[in-house]
Amino acid sequence: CRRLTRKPIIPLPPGPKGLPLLGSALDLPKENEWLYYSKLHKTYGDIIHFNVLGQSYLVVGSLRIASDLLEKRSAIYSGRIHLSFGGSFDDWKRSMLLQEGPAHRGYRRFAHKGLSSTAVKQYEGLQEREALKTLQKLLDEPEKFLEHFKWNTAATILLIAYGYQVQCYSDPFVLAVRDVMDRFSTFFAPGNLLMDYVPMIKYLPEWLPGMSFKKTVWEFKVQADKTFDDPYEAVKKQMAAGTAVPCLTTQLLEEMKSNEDEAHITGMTGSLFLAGSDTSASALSAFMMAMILYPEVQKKAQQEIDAVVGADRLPAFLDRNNLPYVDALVKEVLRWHPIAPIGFPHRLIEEDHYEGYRIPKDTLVITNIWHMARDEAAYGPDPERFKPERFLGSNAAPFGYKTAQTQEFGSPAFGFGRRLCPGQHIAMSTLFILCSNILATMTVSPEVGDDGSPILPKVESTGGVIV
Ligand code: HEM
Repeated sequence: CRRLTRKPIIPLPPGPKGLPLLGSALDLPKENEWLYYSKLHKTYGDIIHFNVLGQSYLVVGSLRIASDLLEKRSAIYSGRIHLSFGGSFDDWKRSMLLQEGPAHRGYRRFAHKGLSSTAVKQYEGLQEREALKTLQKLLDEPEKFLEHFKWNTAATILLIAYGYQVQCYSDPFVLAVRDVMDRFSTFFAPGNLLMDYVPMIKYLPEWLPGMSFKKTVWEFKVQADKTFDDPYEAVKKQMAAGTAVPCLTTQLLEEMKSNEDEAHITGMTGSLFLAGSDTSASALSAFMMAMILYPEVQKKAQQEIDAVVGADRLPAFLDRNNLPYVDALVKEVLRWHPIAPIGFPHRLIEEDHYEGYRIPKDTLVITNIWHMARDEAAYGPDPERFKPERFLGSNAAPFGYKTAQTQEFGSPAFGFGRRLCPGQHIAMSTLFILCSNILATMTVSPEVGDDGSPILPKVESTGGVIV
């Protein structure tokens, strides 16, 4: 009789069982996790569950499942990981990336004001001018291309958020954000989060062997606070003196209703500055790689620009709709080499059931964007090949399942649901204007060895959240 009334046990999604207590802790790689998860997808399918020291993880490897869970059920799949780093990080939640609940909604509302698809049109003139400066820098010192891209993206976001014009490479705001982002990318790799699973670590002093990371976390917080506060305080001073340049911060401060709003404004603009500086620069470096390895694609894009824009002026935003091959090329850069290959984990805030499986409350959901972007049913055969044609005419990928993201940008590179990247439109504009201007004025080619033969670069990624 008891057997008849007992609730059926709903299984967890398939996945590696790992060791007792440790779970899969020892299997997780420190770098290129997306390749490891892709291997697991081959064995277990597009939804994988495992645990690390009791923390439940779900890895999603298909657009369909990502849309079902992170878009259609976004009300419960939009939490974030609670980072503690052994207690050192508990009080630091200023970044939009880590915010949850009403504070997160406040940040997103403000971000939408400045970065929606309509709002970003006001920055097109500014982006065209910044692109010109970058072209000059590329001509002067081509080997430092990544530096020039980082300068461009940081300068653009500083102008948009704070009306601040960067003057030199050693600009204090740019140096500070560079430092924070370098630390951030290595910090948040899943392998480094293990310390949060050992509660006792919280009570150990930083001078003990093995505890030096606590000092590193503290230094990170000090630097990160500077990137949030310094440019913001500068704008406030300029407003008081009547010299402020109109920008997102001045707009939001003028509309501000309460003191709470002010914390949201600093948090949101600081988050844009942090998240907007290295990301598009990284995508631009993937563009350079693609142009070196696929000269026939480069030539085709240049022919399109020559035919549409001519040789007397540079491509501008008014040409965007008439350059479908360049548009497809930019989408292919984000598909071919997603710069955030596993996004940033979403936290499930209550238990859920999906396709006969139980997904426990507080599961961290990892989106294997890299794997989704290699789905042949969506993007056609030979996914490692750089091929803008995937996004052209009746072939416009994804052929299979469409998420809100893939309908607009072709690939899931900007993430999902309520955590979708708020900088997506500005990033697409940056990529369009820089890629089209570079293609119109120069040819990207490989280094040449002493014997005159080209030295082709290997397609490899650095580790971290943004690669
Ligand atoms: C090619 C460029 C970029 C790519 C591929 C990219 C990708 C992403 C991804 C995958 C996420 C996580 C989404 C999720 O959790 O589902 C994200 C979040 C975020 N991105 Fe971007 N991003 C780019 C550029 C930018 C820019 C230029 C900005 C700012 C102007 C920006 C601001 C942010 C912020 C603030 C978040 C956190 C959103 C939240 O948690 O609510 N990103 N981005």
